[in-house]
This record gives sequence, structure tokens and C-alpha cells, in this order.
Amino acid sequence: MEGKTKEKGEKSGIIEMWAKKHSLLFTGATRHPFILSIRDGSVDLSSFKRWLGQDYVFVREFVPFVASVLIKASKESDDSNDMEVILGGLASLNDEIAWFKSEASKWDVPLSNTVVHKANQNYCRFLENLMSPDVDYAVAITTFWAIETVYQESFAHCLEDGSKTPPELQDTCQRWGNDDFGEYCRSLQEIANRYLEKASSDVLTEAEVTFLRVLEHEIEFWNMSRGGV
Ligand SMILES: Cc1ncc(CN)c(N)n1
Repeated sequence: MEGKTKEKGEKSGIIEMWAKKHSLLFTGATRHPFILSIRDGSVDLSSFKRWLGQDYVFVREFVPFVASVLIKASKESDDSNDMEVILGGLASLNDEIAWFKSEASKWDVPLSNTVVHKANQNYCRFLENLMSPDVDYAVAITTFWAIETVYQESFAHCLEDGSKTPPELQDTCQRWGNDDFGEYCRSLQEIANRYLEKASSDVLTEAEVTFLRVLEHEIEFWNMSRGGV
């Protein structure tokens, strides 16, 4: 994957191949100007606050999507540990919601009656469509991996040596940029690779296209946070 050396024993799978094949879009999502502005300390705090209010709405919509992935795992998974990984993801979303509430009060961002921006509405509708039982588990778990990984890679970049992330935003970056979250994303990647390897070519195509849609939605979400439409 971009910017990372492979760890010992880590084999390259379909996910790594797609991340490389679509590196331009992948980098667009994980090195977006909004993230770069956090990393270089020039971030406009009104953009940060917009992101905070909108992401709270997104995360509340993300929970039922992850629950739908859990249901698919319980029906289709051949490895009992998959369920624990996804359940861990749901538990961390519970913490994430509590974190958003406390962060919003710190920044004076109201969380009720939020006007949901178009980019956020589109992203939430996309997630809703993926909750259908007709969507293959391989597609759903790939989507889940991609959504979590964009945040992991983006915010981890703001914590690297040489970054000038403002101290008041360190906690936000730690939330998704920490090593445990990175480990959790690698577990999701391992599950996704395992299912993609045995997927039909139709499912593979659907998963790859859905991966690209996630990257586009994430870029639109960052654009919206910076003040775009
Ligand atoms: C838009 C978005 N993408 C991903 C995440 C990480 N759960 C998030 N909170 N918001």
C-alpha cells in the first residue's frame, strides 16, 4: 500500500492490488488538502467544525451499515474471528459517537438540527443501498475496510514526524491514526482479501467499483468540509 513497506509474512492480496491500481484516487482520499492543512497547521477551524458536525451525522448512519455487515458475517463467514473483528468495530463506533458529543461541546458545534450537506446525504444514501441482503458479503466487507482505512491513513499522516498538527486537533488525529486502529484496519483487509479471493468475477467487479465509489465519496466529504458544496 502507498507509503508503507510490507511487514514480514504479509502477503499481497486483491485489496493491495486495487489500492496500487487506483493509487491516484486512493491518494486523493488519504492526502486530501483538508488533511494536509491539518498536518501543516494551516487548517481553517470553521472547516474543522463543519467536518465535526457533518461526520457525527455520517457516523450515526454508518452504524446500521456496519450492523448489516455483521449480519452478513454471521450468515456467511467461515471464520468465527471475523465476527469479533466486526463487533469490535461496532464497539469502537459507540466510543466514536460519545467522542463526537464531547468534542462538539468543546468546539461549540450543535449536533441537533444539523443541515446535512449534499455530499453527506449522497454518501449516506450509498451506504443505505449497500445494507440490502442482496449485496454480497465480499462487497460489504471491502466497503467497510475502505471507509475505515481512508480515515486511518489520513489521520495517521497528521501524526507522523515533521507534522505541525495543532495541539487541539491531536486528539482527533489519534482517534483514527493510532496503531490499534491501524491493526483493526489490517484485520478488515485480511477478511476482505479472503472473501475476494473466492468471489465470482461479477462480485469482484462490483467490489472494485464500490471501492472506487467509497474513495470518491470520501473526497467529496473532505471537499464539503473545506467549504465546497
Ligand atoms: C466520512 C467518514 N469516513 C470514515 C469514517 C471512519 N469511521 C468516518 N467517521 N467518516
